[in-house]
Amino acid sequence: MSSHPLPTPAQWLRANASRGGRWNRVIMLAATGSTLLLLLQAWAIASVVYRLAIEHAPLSSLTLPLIILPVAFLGRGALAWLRTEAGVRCGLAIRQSVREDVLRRIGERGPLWSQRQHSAALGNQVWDQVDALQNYYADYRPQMLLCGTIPLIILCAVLPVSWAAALILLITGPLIPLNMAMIGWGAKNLQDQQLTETHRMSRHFLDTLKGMPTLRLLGRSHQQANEIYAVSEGVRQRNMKVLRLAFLSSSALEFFASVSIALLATYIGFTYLGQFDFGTWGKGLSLFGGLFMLILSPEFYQPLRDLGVHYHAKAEAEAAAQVLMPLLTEAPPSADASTTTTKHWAVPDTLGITLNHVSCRYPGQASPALNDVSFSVAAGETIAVIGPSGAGKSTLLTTLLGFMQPEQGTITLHSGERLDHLLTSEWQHALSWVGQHNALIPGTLADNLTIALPDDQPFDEDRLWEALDKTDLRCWANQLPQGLHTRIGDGGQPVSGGQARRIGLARAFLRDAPLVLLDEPTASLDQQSERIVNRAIATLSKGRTVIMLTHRLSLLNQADRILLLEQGRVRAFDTLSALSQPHGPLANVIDAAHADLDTQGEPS
Ligand SMILES: Nc1ncnc2c1ncn2[C@@H]1O[C@H](COP(=O)(O)OP(=O)(O)OP(=O)(O)O)[C@@H](O)[C@H]1O
Repeated sequence: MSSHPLPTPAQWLRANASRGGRWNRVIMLAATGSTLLLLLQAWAIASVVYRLAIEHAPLSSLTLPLIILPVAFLGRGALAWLRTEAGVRCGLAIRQSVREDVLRRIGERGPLWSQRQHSAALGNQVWDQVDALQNYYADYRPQMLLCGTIPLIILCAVLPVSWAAALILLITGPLIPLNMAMIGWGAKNLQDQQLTETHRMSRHFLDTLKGMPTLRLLGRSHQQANEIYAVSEGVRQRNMKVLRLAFLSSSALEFFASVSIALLATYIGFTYLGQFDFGTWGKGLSLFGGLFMLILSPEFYQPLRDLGVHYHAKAEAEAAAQVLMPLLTEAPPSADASTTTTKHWAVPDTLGITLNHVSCRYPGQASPALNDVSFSVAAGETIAVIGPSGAGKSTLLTTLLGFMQPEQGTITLHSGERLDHLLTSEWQHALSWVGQHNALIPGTLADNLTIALPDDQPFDEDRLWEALDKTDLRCWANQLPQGLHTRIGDGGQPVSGGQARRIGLARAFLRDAPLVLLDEPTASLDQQSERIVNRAIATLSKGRTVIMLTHRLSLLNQADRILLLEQGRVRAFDTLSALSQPHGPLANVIDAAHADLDTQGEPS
């Protein structure tokens, strides 16, 4: 668990800029090159005008500035393109890298954690929030860096001509970022409100979409349409407020920049009129010098004005960083605390496991979710884990899956290894996991089965059919238009909840791991599907160690022993008949479980 305080969003965004790699340097080089070409361009224009107007020089003597002019013009165009392109690629590289991290962190937290998250919120983190970083890295951050370099280069070019003009630039320049910062403070609040409202709308919309059949049946779809209208109206109003402020801030920026340029022009004009006689190092101001400075002055303020244009990208990225940071910077409870003393652990054929005074705590929680839990499961034994909601059942499974490390106690295999001495990835080779919602990957039935096979095992159609036999899926698979090679799930043949559950079990057969972990494998199935799944579990448990969370009586009957958890502690660990003894300390709990199973069969 990390004890470091979370960085601020701005710090986090800065720290992640290095993910853009060489594109950051390309942006800086292109912008600096463009500024140097601008100096050349200003020099060429001022020279041409001065020599034609004052010295009446023939055109033939102006070859150099006349060549430099179009070259500088085209060069600046090319460098502007390069800068934009590098900005986009920099943003893309950073987004890709952050997105990979987000997905890795979600993976590290395990399937039980993901199931508890709101799918809209997870999707929003993976896509929308990461995408919101694009404009910050592509536009705002490069612009921020250029605000430091371009005005400085221009200032250095103006200073030898007139220190007074350089002073005007130096004093008026900071007015623009100052004004921006003042507006930015107000904008941040509005942006935060707008983002919260947008997230609320996306969650609300997804929930309504999911519940649409139920709402239609209850005749409530009309009411929901009104609610969606109200939520989107809230988003519209917030958007308009942010836009109003954005327009106001850009007008204010233009105003300050125009006033500053006018100030410089006034100084130059009065110097020409002889009213001012200072600030030119005693040399006076030539037409060349005045023109040179006037051409450069808008460019002095331009980076600061552009920064104002991109200011909303900063607010957007900081709000996104606030959502992403907890996931990316807090160590997941699953952090691999392995001391990895065992290299290339060979998965054993059978596996017994002992938990010795194990306590697990979620980050930031006062009380542990598992508290001094000790029990031992023999190789080949089937254990059912029961307990009221919040008892720690899922936490136990998450810990056994290797997605959470105990803060105290040890988990030891009967072959002698300690779990924290194994690499999590190696330990997970010894496991099969079947949850309530088995994810179907986009692809064929065969694709969906073979993902369970270890990497070194070749595709073997007979093995797939064998697994389908054991889960009573052969008939269904035979009826599919292209059999095993039929696309299933999204965009393919529909798969019922029961079939998806059996595909999960077929994967467990194919994986052939010695330890099988099941999370409510029969929850929300009809009786027929439940019978089929129970049969498959009975076959699966032969020769394997099975630990399953369940409240179904039929599955409790299949278990050798039952582990009853309460408030993170082991309350009892015995056979069903022993626990069900009348007057026994757990008789009431078991009776309640019986009633629960027989009536609704839903997990607590
Ligand atoms: N991600 C989490 N962060 C903080 N606390 C958590 C988290 N997940 C679970 N908890 C807490 O840990 C304790 C054990 O939760 P757990 O999910 O293991 O219980 P459970 O027996 O599986 O409950 P249920 O049957 O309702 O799923 C509870 O007090 C719960 O609030």
